[in-house]
Amino acid sequence: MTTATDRPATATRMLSVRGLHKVYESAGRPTEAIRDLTFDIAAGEMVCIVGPSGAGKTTLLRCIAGLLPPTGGDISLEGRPVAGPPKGMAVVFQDYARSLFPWLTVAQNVELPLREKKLPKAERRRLVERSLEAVGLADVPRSYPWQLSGGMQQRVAIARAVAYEPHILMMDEPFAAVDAQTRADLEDLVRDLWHRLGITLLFVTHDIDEAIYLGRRVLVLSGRPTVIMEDVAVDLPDERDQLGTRNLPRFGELRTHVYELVQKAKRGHRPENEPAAGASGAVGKEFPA
Ligand SMILES: Nc1ncnc2c1ncn2[C@@H]1O[C@H](COP(=O)(O)OP(=O)(O)OP(=O)(O)O)[C@@H](O)[C@H]1O
Repeated sequence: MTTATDRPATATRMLSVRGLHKVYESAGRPTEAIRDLTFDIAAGEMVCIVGPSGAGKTTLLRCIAGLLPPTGGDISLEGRPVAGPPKGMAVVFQDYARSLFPWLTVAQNVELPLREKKLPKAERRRLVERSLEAVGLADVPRSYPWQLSGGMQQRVAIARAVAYEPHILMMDEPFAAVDAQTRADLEDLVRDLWHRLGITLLFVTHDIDEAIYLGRRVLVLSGRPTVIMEDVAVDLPDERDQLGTRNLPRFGELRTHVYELVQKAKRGHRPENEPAAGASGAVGKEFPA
């Protein structure tokens, strides 16, 4: 039986989250957003996170990105504790319109973090050209973001993250604001980049189908205060395509399983209150090799 916790012993650990706890204090009232999250992500993995609204997905990403101090627990990236924005990380947010600078061209937007990295001009130009090429925007470097469609703007944001050559790329509901067809194209773009660049990817989404289509694992979160409901192994073939993969019987089984977990989470079920259910990720039968 394939389970999400069956990691190859040799896999290098990229991200380690141990006992993460986060309580917000606002107007003297504490809000316990995250109770206890513990998981690892190996180098080169693609992991998706789903959970009910308000489960603390953005809070988790912000803690990992060093933008928010945890109340308790430890986060380390490539073996080093995260105490501020780590160097080898890039983040793509949902709101591309606010993450791009409207007064800068596409190429200048992509180049900006490379300037902050203090890379020489020739190297910056090479990385900008290569990443725009990779996202299919090689022909619009001198356009301004507001001259592009929403999907194209999100491609610029992805190109900017990729040009930075991160070891880990985190995406927080990056396709929530684009139409369904563009979304499918961007999903395939992300999988293609992940394959070609060998980066580690952590992807937050509300869309269960998207999580299964993209991920090798899906971490399903409980409602607040958050713990992990289940770490689901996506034992689908690595070659994926929008029609074939989504029509596989195994895709349907995984979708049903994750959907039921999220529904249970919404109804307030928590793993600590459930009878022991066997190994995490033990979803139906194993996919035939
Ligand atoms: N700055 C803050 N101050 C107080 N409470 C906060 C703050 N930010 C988030 N919260 C609370 O923490 C909980 C988790 O919020 P978070 O935005 O991380 O959830 P989410 O899973 O990303 O939500 P969604 O799926 O709706 O985007 C929510 O109850 C939210 O109201």
